[in-house]
Amino acid sequence: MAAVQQLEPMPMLARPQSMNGSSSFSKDVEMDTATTPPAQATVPLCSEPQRGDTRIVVIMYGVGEENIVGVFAEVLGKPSRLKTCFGDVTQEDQDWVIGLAAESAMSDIATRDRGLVVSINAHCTGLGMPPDIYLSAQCDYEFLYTKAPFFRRDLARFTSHILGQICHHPALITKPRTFIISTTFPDVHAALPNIDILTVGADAIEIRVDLLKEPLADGTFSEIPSLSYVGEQVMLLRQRTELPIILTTRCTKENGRFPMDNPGLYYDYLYRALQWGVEYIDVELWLPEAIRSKLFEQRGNSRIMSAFHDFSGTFKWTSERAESIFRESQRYADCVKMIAIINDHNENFELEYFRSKIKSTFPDSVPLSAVNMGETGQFSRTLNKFFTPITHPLLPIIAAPGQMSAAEINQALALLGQLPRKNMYGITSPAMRRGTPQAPFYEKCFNELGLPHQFAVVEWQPKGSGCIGAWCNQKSFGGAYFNPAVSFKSLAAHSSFLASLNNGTGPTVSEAARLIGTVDTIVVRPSSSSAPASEPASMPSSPPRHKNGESFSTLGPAQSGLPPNTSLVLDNASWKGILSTLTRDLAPSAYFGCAAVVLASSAEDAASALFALKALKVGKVYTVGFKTPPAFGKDLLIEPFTSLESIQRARTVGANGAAAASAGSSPFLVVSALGPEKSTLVGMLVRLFASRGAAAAAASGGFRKVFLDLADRAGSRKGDPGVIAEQSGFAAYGAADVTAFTTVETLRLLVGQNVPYSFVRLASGRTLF
Ligand SMILES: O=C1C[C@@](O)(C(=O)O)C[C@@H](O)[C@@H]1O
Repeated sequence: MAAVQQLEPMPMLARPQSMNGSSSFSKDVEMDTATTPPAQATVPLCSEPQRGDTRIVVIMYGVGEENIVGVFAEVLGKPSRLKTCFGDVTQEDQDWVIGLAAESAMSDIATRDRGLVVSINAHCTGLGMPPDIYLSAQCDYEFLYTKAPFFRRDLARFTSHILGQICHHPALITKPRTFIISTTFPDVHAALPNIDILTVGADAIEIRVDLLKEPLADGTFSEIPSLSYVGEQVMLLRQRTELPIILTTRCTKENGRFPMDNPGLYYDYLYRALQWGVEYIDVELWLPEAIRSKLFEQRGNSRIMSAFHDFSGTFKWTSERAESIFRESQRYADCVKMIAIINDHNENFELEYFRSKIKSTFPDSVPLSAVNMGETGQFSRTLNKFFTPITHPLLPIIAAPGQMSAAEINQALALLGQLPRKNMYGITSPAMRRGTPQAPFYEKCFNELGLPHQFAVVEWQPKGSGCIGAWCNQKSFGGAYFNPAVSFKSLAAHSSFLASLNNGTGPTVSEAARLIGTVDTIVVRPSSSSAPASEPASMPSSPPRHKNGESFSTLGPAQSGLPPNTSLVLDNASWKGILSTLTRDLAPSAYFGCAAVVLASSAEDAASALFALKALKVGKVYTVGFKTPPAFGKDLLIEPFTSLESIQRARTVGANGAAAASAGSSPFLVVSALGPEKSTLVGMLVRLFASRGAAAAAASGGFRKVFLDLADRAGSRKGDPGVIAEQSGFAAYGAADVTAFTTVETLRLLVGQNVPYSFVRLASGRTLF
């Protein structure tokens, strides 16, 4: 038994032309339907990739910077070519990324066909700041970058966002609780060394532009930071964090430093932030309607947070005015923020009444983030659920009186009985347990987040004290992950407790876990609201005692059973880990329609990767070593390699059956789930699918194909297919990347908290930066 780990007439940003939704996955899984549990689609925590804006991407580049065009093209998965001016770009360039020298693009950028092209001014800050002001004003978007180091991840994120391929907002508004870290640095450089730890628990990061201090040559600071300085600061921040950025220009009347005599100034900064691809801009309600509506119209794939602060001390949540402020705010916003100074603790309850009234009066309205300031208002900061602004001890100052950290809010919630202590488990096999000392990592996360939960690594046994029922069927069960993942059929077969759920039909299983066939996470959820609280559909009110589940876990007795108002969802987080790894340095469109090879010794080993490839709308999958479950065949074109001839054909034929688009060998992506003992075979196939020679690479626009190795190769790099892949011109990713991204997803599922990928890597002993 495992030991317990105790834890305490301005230019317009055109809207995307097409925003096609992705088709949902088939539910037709190859399994015994009699034992198929009810499927419940889980809330998407990271929205699935979309096709987004399909206009021709035109990159304007500075002197000597034409290489950036190829990098954009590679990130988007398209070839590139250079032209002279916008007038030269035609429908025939649809599948290309076009580069125009900034100098010559100026001639006709103002008269470009905005329905045909999306124009991006790519400016290397090393060439001097600001970029050409005419191009900045005229372009749709502006990408500021540094050459050394160059952050491809930043470029992938920028393009995925502006083209609408990845959008965070839908997932954020459905997450039960979200936090925004309000940074207050005069210079973002100071934040960078601690950014991983600063952002633990945050779902978005706010840059307070009015608090930035731009040094001047005479040793003083400019009254307000220039656009040029702000641009570089935003670039720096985005290079180092995956979090959506909220850009704020807080005015002097609302506890900020931006002067109020010229509202046009706010427009200039906020519009430029949209061009920089910032995910959210904070637009104060006092700004003239013309400015607010214009920004709303021009926001493209960014989102607007309307902001209202009242420091007078006379604001009343119960007043008519409060409601009319909300009504006005939501007109030009995707979310509304209302914040006031109060004098009496009871006003926190008035705010709660206001919150519920808004919900019932405007049921379809945008989400509201509303808190009170000062110590008296702190209670409201624990009750607000959407985008609660937080601070961190490592920040130089708090952004507003009474601000609390994520840890303080969680501790307060725990004290108030709103965040009860739960027992969480890492359920593992003896072999994996030795290899992955996960308990200290979870301990670190829970500590950092001020969560009261306890965590233990335990070993799964089909019967007795190590059986699933022993861990799950307890009052304070808070969820578990499995490492390695287990087949849910075998889970259900071995656990009379799981089989008894949902009135004997078995546990609820997410769509991903159902299709993939394996479970790596058990999530505890409140029962669906449709079920009466006293009579939950999923759980008998007094759980039956199971002959092999009556045991004590290492975290306490299991006798009390799951509370009646909760249900268990069996889920799979690993496919999201694969998806995040593949889209870290490339936009999703790099994979749309491409051909991939998946190597595995069983369908079970390949399934998470196949699910991720479906989400990425891959065109064709060649398989080696396993038989694909029929359900995957519905949305993916699958072809098993049966002979050398079939491999040879795949090397020369594109995903759609036409001759491969480039002289390089199709397919574009190779994913291997084969163990270290099959390294030689994997290495051989990787070589086979490498782009053939410099000429081929040049013809394919210098494309780097992608290799993902899902095998854990603990230490030994001998015969490592990842190394062979890199030598053969692939961008290679390994199990450590997938594990870290999967852990991020697991933490979101288990404790609803966002822990950055870089923190996970850091905590496991490796830094990425
Ligand atoms: O609007 C807000 C909320 C805030 O004022 C607070 O009260 O926590 C802090 C600001 O940085 C942020 O822009």
